[in-house]
Formats: sequence, C-alpha cells, structure tokens
Amino acid sequence: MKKISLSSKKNQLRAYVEKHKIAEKLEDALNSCLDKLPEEPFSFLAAKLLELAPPPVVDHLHGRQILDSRGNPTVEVDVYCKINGEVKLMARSSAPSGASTGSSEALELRDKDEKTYLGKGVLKACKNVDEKISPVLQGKELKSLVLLDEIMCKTDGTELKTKLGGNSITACSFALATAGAKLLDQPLFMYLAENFYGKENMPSKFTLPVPMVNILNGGKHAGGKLKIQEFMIVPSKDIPFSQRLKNVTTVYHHLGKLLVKRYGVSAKNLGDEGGFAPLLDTADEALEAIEEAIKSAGFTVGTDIRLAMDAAASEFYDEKTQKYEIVEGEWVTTEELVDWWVALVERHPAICSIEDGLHETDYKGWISMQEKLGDKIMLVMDDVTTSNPRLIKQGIEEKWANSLLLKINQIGTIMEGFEAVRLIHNELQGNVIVSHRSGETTNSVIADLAVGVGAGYIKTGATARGERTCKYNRLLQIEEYLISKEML
Ligand SMILES: C=C(OP(=O)(O)O)C(=O)O
Repeated sequence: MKKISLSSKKNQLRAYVEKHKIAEKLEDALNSCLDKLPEEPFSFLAAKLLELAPPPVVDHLHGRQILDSRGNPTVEVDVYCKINGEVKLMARSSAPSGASTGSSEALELRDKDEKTYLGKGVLKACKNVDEKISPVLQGKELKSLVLLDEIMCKTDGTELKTKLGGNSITACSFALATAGAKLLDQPLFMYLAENFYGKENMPSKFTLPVPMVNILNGGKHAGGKLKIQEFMIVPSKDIPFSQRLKNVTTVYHHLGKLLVKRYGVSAKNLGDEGGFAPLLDTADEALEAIEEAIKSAGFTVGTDIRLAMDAAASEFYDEKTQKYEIVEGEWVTTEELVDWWVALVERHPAICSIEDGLHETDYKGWISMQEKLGDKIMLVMDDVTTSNPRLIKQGIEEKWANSLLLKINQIGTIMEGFEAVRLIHNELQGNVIVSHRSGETTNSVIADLAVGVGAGYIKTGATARGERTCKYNRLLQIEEYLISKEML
C-alpha cells in the first residue's frame, strides 16, 4: 500500500476538520494525533481527532421571562454549547408578540395567573424550554438549523405548537440560529442563507430588503378612531439601503412636525410600532398628511416614496352582520369594502401595497380584491395565512392575493418560515415581506432572515424606538459587510 507522507496526512486531516468544523484547539489536536499515531490510516486518525476535539454540540438551553416593548412578558432563550468539553454560552434570543393576531397563529403560551403580569406571564413556556426542549436538543450539532427546528416541531407534535408553546419554540429557533452562525463564525444572514438554499446553491450576491416603514398608527396599535392599523412609507428600491433609510427617516420627522402644527402637540404621540398616533378619523386624512410630509421633505410622492397600508381588517369586522366598520359608525359589506379599496387606490395612486384588506376568513372578498387590484399593487396575506405553509398553499391555489407577510412566531420555527418563502417565491412568484410584531424585543434576527432568504421587503416599524431601529441598524451593518465583500 502506498505510504502517505506525514504532511499530506496532516493536510487531509485539516480538510476533514474544516468540513466538520472542529475549530477549537485544532492544531493541538492535530499534532497530538500525528505525533502519537503517525503510522495509522486516515480514517483511524480522523476518528481519533473527533475524540480529541469533537464538533461543538448543544449542551443545554435555558428559558427566562423578560419584558417586550409593551411591557408584557416574553420568552428569552440562552443556548449553551459544549466545545472541547467546556460548556459555553453561545447565543441568546427572544420571541416577539402580536396584538392583532390571526386566529390560526401558533399558541402563545401564557400563564393566565391574573395575579402576575395580568395573566400574561410566560413562566410555563420558559419551563418548557428547560425541561422539554433542552433535553431533546442536547448533544445535537449546530450545523443544521433545519434539523434542530424539525426536532422541536416533532417533540411538540401539533401544527400550532399547543404543547410546548409557539413563544418557547420561536425563541429557541432564533437562539439556535444565532448560536449556529457564531459557532461557524458566519454572519447570521449567511448561516440562514446556507440553511435556506443549501451550501451548494448559495447565491454569490445578496440583496437588501426594501423597508416598509410604519409612520402613522391606528386600529389596535393606537388609541383613536382611525380603523386602519398601519400607514407605511416605502422608499425606492433603486437606491442603496442606507439612502432608503435616510429618506424615510426624513419624511418621518417632517410628518411629526406637520402633525403637531395641524393637530397640536399630542398628535406626535407614538403608537406601538413607533409611528405617530394622531386622533384622525379617516384613511384619507392620514394619507393626505403623509403625502404632504413626503413633499415637504423634498421627495416626489409615488416615485421617490410610495405608500403602504396594513388594514388589519379582522379587527373592524362584525362576524354576525358580516360587515366592516371602515369609518366609525359606517358599516359596509364585503363588496362595498373592495370597491372602497379600489377607489382609495385611485385617489392615492402612490399606494403600492395593502395588507389584510379583508377579514381573515372572508375568502370571497380576498379573491374579488385580488381580481380588481392584484395586477396593480401588492395584496399581502397576514392574518389569513399566518405564515402557515398549509394555508399559504390554499391561498395560492384559490388566488387570495399576490404577496405574503412572514412572521416566524405565527408558525413557530425558522424552518417553517423557509417553506413559506419557497412557496411564495417558487409557486406564486410573489413578494415576501419579513415582519416584526407589534410587541418586540431588541433582537434583530428578522433583519438577517430577510437578507438570508432574499425577501423583497421588510416591515419592522418606524425608524424610531430601539426595538424597531435595531433591525434597520442591523441591515446597515449587513449592507456595509456585503459591499466590503463585493457581494451586493
Ligand atoms: C405587525 C403587525 O401587528 P401585530 O404584531 O400586532 O399582529 C401586523 O398586523 O402586521
């Protein structure tokens, strides 16, 4: 048998080690292997090397109760890994929480003990992380997020994560992704892209999502009569991300000044997602104020900056009468509402996107709106699909709309989010908007997720308040990184 030289054996082992990500104390392990066993065949040495410097594995996870941006408890998870026998804290992440939630969202497990946090405590969910999720992930390698998410889904065994809690599972999924990226010494978006596309199909260039920036709040996220939940501004995609952010932030400040001048200082109060919450009555009033702010900031409405809305229509729908209260005291039928939307888009041609324009089960309405507006603007499914691949498939088949809002905590894991993106990109050729929740933490995983899966858009609130700006700021970091690597 041909004898392999010590140096080529060492190179072979080095490649093996690289492949298996045995990073720590690699040279020591390598030398000790070859010094002691120079004559042994490669396979024997490789096995020995794994013994000396095994690949990092999950040691345990720990869940803790923290507060979100509304002052409600949410789940934070720490991931500890074992590297060369030493247990280290690798990453920490947390779950967001919605207010205008779809009825088929993953269960947000709350303690329901009225004496603590008005029943909103999440200690049971944290306990599930420590006692039910941690043991099944112990000893697992962090290379494949999909595999880890799959284990959690199987352990829960229900579509809506009713056993372990969607909040526990989402916080774990986010934390495991963060830990995996750190272990592999990769930016998180790259680790997510590798898990999404597979190593062999990784794109050589990435794009940054266009932000849909919340600027004016109504509905459940504010306190007034305005029924539409969110008014957003959308910068041009033909300029760099940093400039997109600068332009929309300039408009945000101009709108603040305009509202104070027009409605008094309290009009500058903020809603849950950082947009202003003036006491307006109608969508037209809100849109006109925003259009004026865009102009006073020196931009052209419709070309430089477009408009987007999230109606969250389930919140102003009456199931008994099957009517919508689009303006306080004015109830309309489904067809009247669809016509109302068509007329609104005619009056404000800068509108490029309407999310949840109808109630989450008003499928006939969705189909009618898609027929009337689907070739002009983005019609975005949120509460109607709740990021659930099964509902998304149904929506695609029945032509409910042309775009998807992706909120990982609606379904549970990043892995299921990947499936949702694939369905929309491959089967609908539609747009994906990666989204925050109205209750957030200062965690920025969704910024990396949007880049990692090539989402066209991100919706993550106003360009104000730390829990919103941390996502935009993370995108600025990614932009700088991609430029430096010539990957944009
Ligand atoms: C982000 C949203 O709000 P919430 O998190 O309250 O569902 C939304 O409705 O799109």
